[in-house]
Amino acid sequence: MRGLFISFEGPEGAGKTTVLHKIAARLKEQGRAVTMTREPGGIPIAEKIREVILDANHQEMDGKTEALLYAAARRQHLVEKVLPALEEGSIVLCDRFIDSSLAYQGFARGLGMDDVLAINLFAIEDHMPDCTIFFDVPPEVGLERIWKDTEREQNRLDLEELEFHKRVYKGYQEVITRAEGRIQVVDAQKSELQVVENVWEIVNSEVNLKWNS
Ligand SMILES: Nc1ncnc2c1ncn2[C@@H]1O[C@H](COP(=O)(O)OP(=O)(O)OP(=O)(O)O)[C@@H](O)[C@H]1O
Ligand SMILES: Cc1cn([C@H]2C[C@H](O)[C@@H](COP(=O)(O)O)O2)c(=O)[nH]c1=O
Repeated sequence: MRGLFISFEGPEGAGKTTVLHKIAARLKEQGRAVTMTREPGGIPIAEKIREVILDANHQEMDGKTEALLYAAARRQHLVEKVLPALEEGSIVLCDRFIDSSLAYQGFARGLGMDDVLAINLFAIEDHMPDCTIFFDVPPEVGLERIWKDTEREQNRLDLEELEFHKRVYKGYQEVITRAEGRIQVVDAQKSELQVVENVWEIVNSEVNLKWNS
């Protein structure tokens, strides 16, 4: 049976990566096959594209170039990693996917959500996630968290002005409205423990729906 494709979305510092690892561990404890991955990246070609996009020295990068690079990385990652894992019946937990492009490039960069959706549908065809979890945190709170993290190297997108990050957040609200129920929202201002529990409820229910009904 085909696996389950779940994406994690939200602004910078929302806690997606932290929680994704904890959820993967719980699923593995249940004996489930799990694939953890991220965008941009997850496979060598896409990790190289990630380096180009996020290099803090590449300030001259054009917005459309940025959008196309994200879509190119997404295509390769999808065909090389996500689809084969789903074919094998794995639960794929993906740190960001198409909704990031809609919020960051489509809305915050001002390229237009419809145009960014069009290039991404060319890249992913009809392979949308089965479920998406949005980590809801105000941009100021998320940025504060990543600034406190001394081990994190600030990338080109992290270094955008606060106004950009506010537009990203607004973009996500628009994406959620358009998603017609695919995206479930979690209050990511709660403690890490509480967020893990809330995300677990969603993931567990999706897994049960798929395999136990
Ligand atoms: N619920 C929480 N409350 C407070 N701090 C948290 C919470 N969840 C994660 N953090 C901390 O916030 C920082 C960012 O977390 P994490 O890297 O998981 O976020 P992210 O959403 O993946 O960020 P980005 O997309 O910007 O890489 C880390 O230092 C992490 O320990
Ligand atoms: C997939 C995707 C990502 N982004 C942005 C969002 C973040 O600023 C970085 C990725 O870094 P993270 O630490 O892995 O979250 O890239 C984007 O603008 N558009 C996208 O499609």
